[in-house]
Amino acid sequence: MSTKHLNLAPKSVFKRADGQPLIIAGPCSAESEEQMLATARGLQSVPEVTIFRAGIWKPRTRPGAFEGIGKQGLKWLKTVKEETGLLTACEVATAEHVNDALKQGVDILWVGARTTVNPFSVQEIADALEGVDVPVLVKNPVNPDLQLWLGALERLNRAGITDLAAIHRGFSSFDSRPYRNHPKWNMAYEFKKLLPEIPLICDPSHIAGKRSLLQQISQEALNLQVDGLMIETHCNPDVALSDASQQVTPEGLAQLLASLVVERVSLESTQNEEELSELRNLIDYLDNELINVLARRSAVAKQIGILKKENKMNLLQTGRWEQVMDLRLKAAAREGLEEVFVKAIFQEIHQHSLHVQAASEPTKVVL
Ligand SMILES: C=C(O[C@@H]1C=C(C(=O)O)C=C[C@H]1O)C(=O)O
Repeated sequence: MSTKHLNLAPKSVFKRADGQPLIIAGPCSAESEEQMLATARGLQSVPEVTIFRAGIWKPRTRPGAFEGIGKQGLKWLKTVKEETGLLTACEVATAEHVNDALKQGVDILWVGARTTVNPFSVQEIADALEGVDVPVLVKNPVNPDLQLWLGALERLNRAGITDLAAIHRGFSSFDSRPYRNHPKWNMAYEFKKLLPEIPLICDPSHIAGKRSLLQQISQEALNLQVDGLMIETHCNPDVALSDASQQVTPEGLAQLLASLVVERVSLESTQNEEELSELRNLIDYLDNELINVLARRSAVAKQIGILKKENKMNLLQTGRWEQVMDLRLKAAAREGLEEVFVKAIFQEIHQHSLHVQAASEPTKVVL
């Protein structure tokens, strides 16, 4: 998979000429003209912000929640642009949204995560954009599927959209704690590796789901050298009609941005090259130890599987498994290791144990 077949504009609105991260900010939802203008005016004192975002139509998980102000919000976006000079952006999910947004002069459109999953919807948007010159951002699909993400970018590109970027907003999962949407940083990493020409913007607000995690997630994204951040910002977040707990004030955004470190120099070029190389040798040694231990554990699980089979026992033993997890998490806590990290690893290990045990059963039917 590569983007060589994509026809991309040589210059992108999503890549800053000075190499600094692009900052997109604005409320989760447009609620009123006052709220939009108060937020936009606040953002005028945050010079890093160049694009103002606002949701006009909101796809909500459950019915009954605020589903967006609709078309009239587009007029407010126009006023924001006239008053502040900021570029404006909103989400589109249907051909009608595209036509309405373009009619009101919205500068940038984005395709949401729930739309990216559906090729019919993406195609409808692409068809509505045929012959239009507008930059478009594509959020990752809710499920971690790079092909689906790329497919949406391809559909838009075939319709003639050449200024494209992607937004990493995390992935839905049954247990994504402490996040709202699990970042699965390896997906962002793979995206950058496979599609290096497409700017990647991180959306820490939807990954975090709460203000307290925004700084850490933004920094982790910058460490991955993303091209920008999209951060939900509201003049009065606590009374926001959607996503109240994850939005920050313009002042909060300024503080957050000031706290972030943008590193663009490769470590190899520093004076500590020798020290770095020694430490990497140590990592190589420890990783080999880990592999050895995993292989030995796997062999023991297989032996247990054979015993179970001889005794007609279930492979999954929930009592034992809960005890294993509990003991490992306690041990990890004593070592100062993060619970989410260790839990995820042991969940994988457990799945693998069950897989190895199932594979050790000689009763397989060959089809
Ligand atoms: C290895 C076993 O089988 C399964 C795998 C476990 C593990 O990998 O620790 C624990 C419980 C079982 O669900 C076992 O029963 O002990």
